[in-house]
Amino acid sequence: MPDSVTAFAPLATERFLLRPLRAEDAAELHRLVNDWEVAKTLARVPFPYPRDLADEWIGSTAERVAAGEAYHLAIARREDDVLVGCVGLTLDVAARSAELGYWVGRRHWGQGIAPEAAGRLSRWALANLNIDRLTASALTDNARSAAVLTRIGFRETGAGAQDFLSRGGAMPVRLFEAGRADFAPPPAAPAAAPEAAADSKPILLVAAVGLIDADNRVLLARRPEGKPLAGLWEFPGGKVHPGETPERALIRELKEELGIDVTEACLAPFAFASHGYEAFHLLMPLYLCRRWQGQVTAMEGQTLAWVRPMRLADYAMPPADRPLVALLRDFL
Ligand SMILES: Nc1nc2c([nH]c(=O)n2[C@@H]2O[C@H](COP(=O)(O)OP(=O)(O)OP(=O)(O)O)[C@@H](O)[C@H]2O)c(=O)[nH]1
Repeated sequence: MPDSVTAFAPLATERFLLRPLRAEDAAELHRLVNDWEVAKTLARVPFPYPRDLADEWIGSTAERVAAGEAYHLAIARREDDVLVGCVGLTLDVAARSAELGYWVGRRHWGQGIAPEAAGRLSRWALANLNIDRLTASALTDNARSAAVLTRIGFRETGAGAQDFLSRGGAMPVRLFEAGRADFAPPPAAPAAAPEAAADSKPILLVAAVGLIDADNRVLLARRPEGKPLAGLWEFPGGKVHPGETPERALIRELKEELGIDVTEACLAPFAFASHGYEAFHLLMPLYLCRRWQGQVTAMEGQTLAWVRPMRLADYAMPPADRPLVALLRDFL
C-alpha cells in the first residue's frame, strides 16, 4: 500500500509551506527553539538546546520521512521561505494513529500560524496515511495550545502525565483526539424530496463499479483531502444526476475520473449498499466491469490501487462498503 511518501511534496497553506527541514534551517531553528518560552511547552526538547542538536534533529527527520515513520516539517513563509516554526506527526502504525506536535517561534506568535499549519497537516494525514485517528496533548498550563487543537477540530478526551525533557520530569497534560469526522466538511446531501417526512433523511443514489483487471484485481480509489471521508478507499463512481440512469452516471464518472470508456453492456449489476449516514441515506448499486477502452488514469490526481480480493480488507473503506467487500471477496 502507498503508505509512505519518500519524496515529500510540500503542503501549502494560505501563508506558509510545510516542507521538509533542510540543513540550512539549523541556525534559525536553534535560535527559535532555544527559548525557554517555547522549549518549556515541548516534551522532547531539552533546554538549553545545544546548537548541534539542531543539525542532528534535521538529519533524522529526513530519514524518518523516507521511512514513513514521522513527518516533522518546517513551517516556512511562502514569500521568503523564512522558518517560523515546526509541525510534525509521529506514526503508530499498529494503532493506525499519529501524534501531532507543533511549535512557533516567539517572535511569530499571535498570527494564527499554529492552527493554520497543524490543521493542514492533520487533514493531509487523514487523507494520505493509513491512519484513522490523530492524537495530541497540551500541558495543563498551556491554554493557548489547547485552544489551537480545539480550533482545528480536536476533541478533549481526558488528562494524563507526560515526561518533559525541558522540565526535567513528568508534567500533567490534557489529551486530545481527532478522526475523519472531526475534520470533514459537512457531507454533501441532496435536497430532501418534497414527499419525505420532516424527520427522514434524503436518499442519495450513487452508482459504483468494481473494475476487475486480467489478474482478477479490483480497482480502489482513495478519497482526496477536502472531501467527506477523505483518505478512505472506495469503488469508483459517483452521484446519479437527475434524469440519469445509474449506468449512464457510471459511464460519465468513469470517463471523468479514470479516462476510460465503458459501455452499458459491460456493466453487470452485482449487489447494492443501503446505509444510513448522518445527513443522508446512501443507496448504492455496485456493478462489476471487466472490459473497458483506454488506460485507467487518475484524471483527478486521486491515488489508485489494484487490489487482490484477499487484500481488500487491508484498505479502510466507508462503512457502507463493508458488506460489499465481503460479497466481492467471496465472488472473485
Ligand atoms: N463512489 C463511491 N462513493 C461511495 C462509496 N461508498 C460510500 O459510502 N460512498 C459515498 O457516496 C457518495 C459519493 O458521492 P460522490 O463521490 O459523487 O461525491 P462526493 O461526496 O465525493 O463529492 P462531489 O459531489 O464533490 O464529487 C459520498 O458520500 C461517498 O462517501 C464507494 O465505494 N464509491
